[in-house]
Amino acid sequence: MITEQVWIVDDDSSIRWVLEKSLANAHISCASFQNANDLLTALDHGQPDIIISDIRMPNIDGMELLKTISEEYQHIPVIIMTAHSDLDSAVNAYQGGAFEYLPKPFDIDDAISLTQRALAHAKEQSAKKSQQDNNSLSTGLIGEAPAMQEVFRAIGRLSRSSISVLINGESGTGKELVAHALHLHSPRSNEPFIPLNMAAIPKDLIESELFGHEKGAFTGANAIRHGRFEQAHNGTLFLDEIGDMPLDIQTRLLRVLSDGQFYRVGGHVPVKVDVRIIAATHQNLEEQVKNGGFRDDLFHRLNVIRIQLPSLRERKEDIAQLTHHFLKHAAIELDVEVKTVSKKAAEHLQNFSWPGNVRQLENTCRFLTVMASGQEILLEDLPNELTEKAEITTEQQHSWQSALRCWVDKELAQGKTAIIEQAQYEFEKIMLEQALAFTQGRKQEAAKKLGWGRNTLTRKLKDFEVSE
Ligand SMILES: Nc1ncnc2c1ncn2[C@@H]1O[C@H](COP(=O)(O)OP(=O)(O)OP(=O)(O)O)[C@@H](O)[C@H]1O
Repeated sequence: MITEQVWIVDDDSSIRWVLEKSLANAHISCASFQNANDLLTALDHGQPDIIISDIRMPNIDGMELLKTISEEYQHIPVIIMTAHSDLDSAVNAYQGGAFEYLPKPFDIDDAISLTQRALAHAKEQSAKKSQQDNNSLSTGLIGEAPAMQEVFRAIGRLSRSSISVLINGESGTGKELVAHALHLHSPRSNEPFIPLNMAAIPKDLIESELFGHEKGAFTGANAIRHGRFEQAHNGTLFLDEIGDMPLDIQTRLLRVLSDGQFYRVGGHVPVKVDVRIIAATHQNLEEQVKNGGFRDDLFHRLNVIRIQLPSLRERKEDIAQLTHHFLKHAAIELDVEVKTVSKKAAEHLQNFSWPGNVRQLENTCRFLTVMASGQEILLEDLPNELTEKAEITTEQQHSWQSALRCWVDKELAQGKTAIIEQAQYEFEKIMLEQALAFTQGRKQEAAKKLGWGRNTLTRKLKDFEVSE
């Protein structure tokens, strides 16, 4: 029985020799094999904490070995060694479940530190195993679509880190669910996950909500209050709708992130915290930075890793599964039998544009569980907002009015305000550009075609910065 912590497999004896020596120097016990077959046989009698494997080997190669390990010994992390020319294989290695890859030729120190990290990870994993069995994939995230698979991969890749993540996506796409999944699959999974929605709190309360307050800090502060930062200590603070955070709070947040401490409102003693920040927004933060609504330095601090969630209409292939999932949930919630969906109704759900994304589908399923009269959901059972929209799509598919309708729905679903202003700007700009193009730049003629006076046209040209 082989009891060494690290098993190395490589057909190149010099690589085995270098690794053996360096690991021994770092007081890490290891055993090496010249082919994957020998390693697999040894696995019948004992198990290492981690495996380091080459990719190109005769007979069973590294990828095949990785596949077997990830199927039968998922708990053993594998480090795959690859040459740069094999980058594709390396990317596949991640998808196949490898722990990390080590580009060849490697630096000894890098190899050792990677091995140490993998060993620490393996130890942590086994300590958490029983707890993880309960919540490992109980994140409830459904998604077969490639864009969702990408999200799951990101969650997997980030599972060892406490790095800041910025999640982008329309309202109802599952940003909070993904943030929670990131937390559950992180070294902080046993610590608190505290969500806070910036858009849902009145602006003047945000500060004390986040940082708490001392007794007597302001009228009505009758007792000391621990803010969300303190509650999230050692865990994760999920800041939803971060784009709505007032500028002065952004400044405070930035300071906590760099100092690791803050003062409660009205307090003089610093409170130390270790909090991972996951932020989310449906807005374009880069735009906000440009127009001064969001601090550039805070943006860069939060935007270390970006996860983009697809809208539901961009992952139509998931609609059927999600529908079934939500119908089942609603049935349990309401203690009734699960409804099925007729072919026509299913087609309709599939083709709908879902401006409110997964949340809207979830609500629709709840509605249908209560309102549909039969066991099977028919087209007629679907709520009006779904069918009216569909009529527009089929009847006026190519009209600009229907495109405008969709745009309005989308903006409203994303919680935007004052949208007429933006629409009007775009509308007039497009009219002007097209008229100028039609008259080959003759302004007076364009003004006439549009029904504007010459002065109006000149003013608009300036407003829109249209090149003449
Ligand atoms: N992939 C998914 N699988 C299963 N349920 C999902 C999925 N995505 C979202 N949901 C469900 O849809 C609802 C909305 O998700 P969530 O609150 O995470 O969205 P959000 O993007 O944070 O929305 P908002 O920006 O409006 O806060 C939740 O009930 C969530 O459980």
